[in-house]
Amino acid sequence: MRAVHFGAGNIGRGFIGLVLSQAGYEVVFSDVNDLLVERLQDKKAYTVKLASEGQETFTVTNVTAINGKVLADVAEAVAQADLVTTAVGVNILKHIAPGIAEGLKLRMERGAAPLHIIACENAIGGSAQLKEHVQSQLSLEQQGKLAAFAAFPNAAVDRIVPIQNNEDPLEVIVEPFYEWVVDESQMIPGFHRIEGIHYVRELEPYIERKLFTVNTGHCVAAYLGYLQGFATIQQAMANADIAAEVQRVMEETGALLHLKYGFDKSQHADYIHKILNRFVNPYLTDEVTRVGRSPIRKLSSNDRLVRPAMQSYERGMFPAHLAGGMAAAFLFDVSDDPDAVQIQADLQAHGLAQTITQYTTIGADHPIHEAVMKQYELLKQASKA
Ligand SMILES: NC(=O)c1ccc[n+]([C@@H]2O[C@H](COP(=O)([O-])OP(=O)(O)OC[C@H]3O[C@@H](n4cnc5c(N)ncnc54)[C@H](O)[C@@H]3O)[C@@H](O)[C@H]2O)c1
Ligand SMILES: O=P(O)(O)OC[C@@H](O)[C@@H](O)[C@H](O)[C@H](O)CO
Repeated sequence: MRAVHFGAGNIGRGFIGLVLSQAGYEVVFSDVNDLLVERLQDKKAYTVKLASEGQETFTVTNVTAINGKVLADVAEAVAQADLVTTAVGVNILKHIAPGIAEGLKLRMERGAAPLHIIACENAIGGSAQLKEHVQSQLSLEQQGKLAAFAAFPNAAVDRIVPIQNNEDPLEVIVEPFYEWVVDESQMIPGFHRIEGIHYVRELEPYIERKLFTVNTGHCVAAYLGYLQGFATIQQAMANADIAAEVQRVMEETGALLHLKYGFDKSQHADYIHKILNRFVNPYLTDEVTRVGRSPIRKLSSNDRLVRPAMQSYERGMFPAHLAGGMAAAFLFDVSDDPDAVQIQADLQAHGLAQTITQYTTIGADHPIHEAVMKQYELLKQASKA
């Protein structure tokens, strides 16, 4: 069995590659980082170390890589794959779609078996988004055949993998916790169940619970931490005010998740408690610039701040802490983050009110917009003090 995994980065090597290799797959990474590709081709193995007292270490074997810039190689790898997974970033999915589409065309010509393609990104409907990009590369006739040749089940993945600074560039240090949930209702016959994946018939509660708790809390820790001059999430969470605000924002989304899906309150409180402990793991060093990265994506209407805020408001709750998180995101002024640079340029050019609407789609007359404006000014003053 061979899996082609797009993105040999932190989550690709530290989570998906590890699980697939342990499940008996040969893992072929496709990446555009030449050094990473050459190193994987040369070593055919790498190490994953747990960020815990025992530092348990796994050697991931039976791996190799192809260069994602060579379309013909990507297409051939997809044509020969038994499974395709991705962890490249949701905004990169459109760039890997042409190679996947070419591979699927080869499979159609060759009458190959149906292929499952699972996007493991932090996004609602990541695989569905990838499917749309792939479809746009196919003729109408090929689009008509697609359902018989490929399925794109959505997924939720959870494991904190910081940016790595190890001597061995292939080694990855990861937190012990992991969760990989896949929507089995979107699968077609021929899928081999993989140990380590939790299959569910309805993914939305899982992806929203994960994105609105882990990722909402995480980005609030990052944005508030950044404003107070902390370099890492661990340092930010050691500040009692930031830790309390992170907990409050998770409780705010928790109230929504309880109303929307009926999650048990005490079980959800345990879930939050565990996540807060994961954020303070002393064996991890996770930079606020990684966790806050791509604020345009994080401020978009379907992501971890605006989506739960609007859903809470629609259900009669006022998401004051999510509004504070959005305000802090607009103050994330990191010069090597292109999204942050763009937001700061728009704030300068168009002012706060228009920029909030531009990125969040929340109209200027909406009470949440007003709350973001107020919180922005308060946070700005406090960060100058
Ligand atoms: N790191 C985490 O804690 C974590 C946890 C859960 C989910 N995720 C999600 O996983 C995805 C990847 O995150 P990451 O932290 O591993 O990022 P990363 O930057 O470490 O890895 C992304 C990899 O994709 C590669 N890439 C970029 N363009 C490509 C292309 N066209 N073809 C093939 N490869 C390409 C990059 O070179 C890089 O190696 C994101 O969607 C992220 O939200 C991350
Ligand atoms: O990857 P992003 O940019 O969507 O979010 C940053 C972090 O919150 C994220 O990578 C978490 O570490 C991860 O989602 C934990 O499962």
